[in-house]
Amino acid sequence: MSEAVGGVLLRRVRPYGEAETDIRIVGEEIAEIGTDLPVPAGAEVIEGGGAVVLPGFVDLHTHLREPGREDTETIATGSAAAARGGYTAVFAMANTDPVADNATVTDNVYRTGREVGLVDVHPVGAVTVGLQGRQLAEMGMMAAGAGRVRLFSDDGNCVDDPLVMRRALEYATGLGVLIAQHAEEPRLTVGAVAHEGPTATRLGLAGWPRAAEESIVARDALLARDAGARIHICHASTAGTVELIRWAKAQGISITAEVTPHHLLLTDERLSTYDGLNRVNPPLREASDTEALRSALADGVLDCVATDHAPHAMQDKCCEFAAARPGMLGLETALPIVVATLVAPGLLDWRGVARVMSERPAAIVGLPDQGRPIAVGEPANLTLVDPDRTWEVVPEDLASRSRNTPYTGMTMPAGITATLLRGRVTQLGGEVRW
Ligand SMILES: NC(=O)N[C@@H](CC(=O)O)C(=O)O
Ligand SMILES: [Zn+2]
Repeated sequence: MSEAVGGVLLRRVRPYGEAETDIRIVGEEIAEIGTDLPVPAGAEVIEGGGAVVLPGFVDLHTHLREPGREDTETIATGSAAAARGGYTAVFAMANTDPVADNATVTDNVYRTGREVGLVDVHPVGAVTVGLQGRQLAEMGMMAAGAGRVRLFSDDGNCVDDPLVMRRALEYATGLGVLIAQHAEEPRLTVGAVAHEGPTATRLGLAGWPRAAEESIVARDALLARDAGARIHICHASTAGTVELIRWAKAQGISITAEVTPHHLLLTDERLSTYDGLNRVNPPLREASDTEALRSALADGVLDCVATDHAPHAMQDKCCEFAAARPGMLGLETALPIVVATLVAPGLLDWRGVARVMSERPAAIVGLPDQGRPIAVGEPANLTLVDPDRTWEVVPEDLASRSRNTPYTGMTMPAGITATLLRGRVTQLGGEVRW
């Protein structure tokens, strides 16, 4: 976990895609920014070649599967995938086995993440015991533990009982922590595997209506308003959710929302092959939804990108579509998809990418040392992006222990060339430095 003696010199990089400069890092901090800096004795020099440098990315929604399904991902392999994707902090969801509904589990996730040291792993605590939606978990104990849990979610499940959700919001407000809701009214999604629409009808797949998500988003906005609480919406997937969040924000309700790379890029038309790799919750929607999600991210109605990185064993994905487990990998392909869907069409510039990938997610959960400006004296949590490096997604090349990417064979329009966590190079050219 030690940084190179003499620090690191990033040569010819472009902060936020702007003018080329050098960045000198000493210890954990940015020590100097300027052109043609001399190479300090013993420093590692990284030739940027004009690469864009951004604050390290922060993912509010990662499934690391440890404890319980270490055959599909571990905190170590997931951290490596995160480093390769340009991330310096990830929030590890609570739907593990055992569930992270107590401080023993959340503290362990935190400690293991520290030992691995590639990315800051923040445990997410469950809102309810066993993700069952009935009894509130000991959120206070988890918040006060070594893992200092600041984000709580039953993700995978929705906290669907409105009274439980109301109590959870009140409790969270008292603790100064945030609840992230997987918005799904379960009585509208019984047996559902695909977006409810013409494609599902044609393919004979049971449909998941937009209203299953939107009704919970609307309800939770009102519950948060009445409790004076903050609420975060996981993986927003519909144009209607965008309109509800726009309305709630206009009312002064403290609501924030994330969108996944796959909901920005993919639509349910991909389901025609019945390939289980395309099954995900919430389901891939229609082009009118992806368009609304893209512009909402650009105009700030949606706050940030979160991967919902969801590793699964191939035997659980390569079966009949309806039997495939929902979820897809996301950490190593997130930035290129943001480039393809937002930067290339001119909806976001690199400052905007820094906002949705780093600054906003860090602010939402109140991380003091992430999402910071690239400036002297700031922690050196940095990501180098080569905007001209195209690469093809080959599942076997990914650092994740799982292979369930829907992007196999696709050409990605940008590459992450290096990641630094508090001055330590965690990956260079895709090579992870354990
Ligand atoms: N998104 C998914 O389809 N699956 C997630 C759970 C979740 O994020 O809802 C998983 O844990 O596999
Ligand atoms: Zn979810």
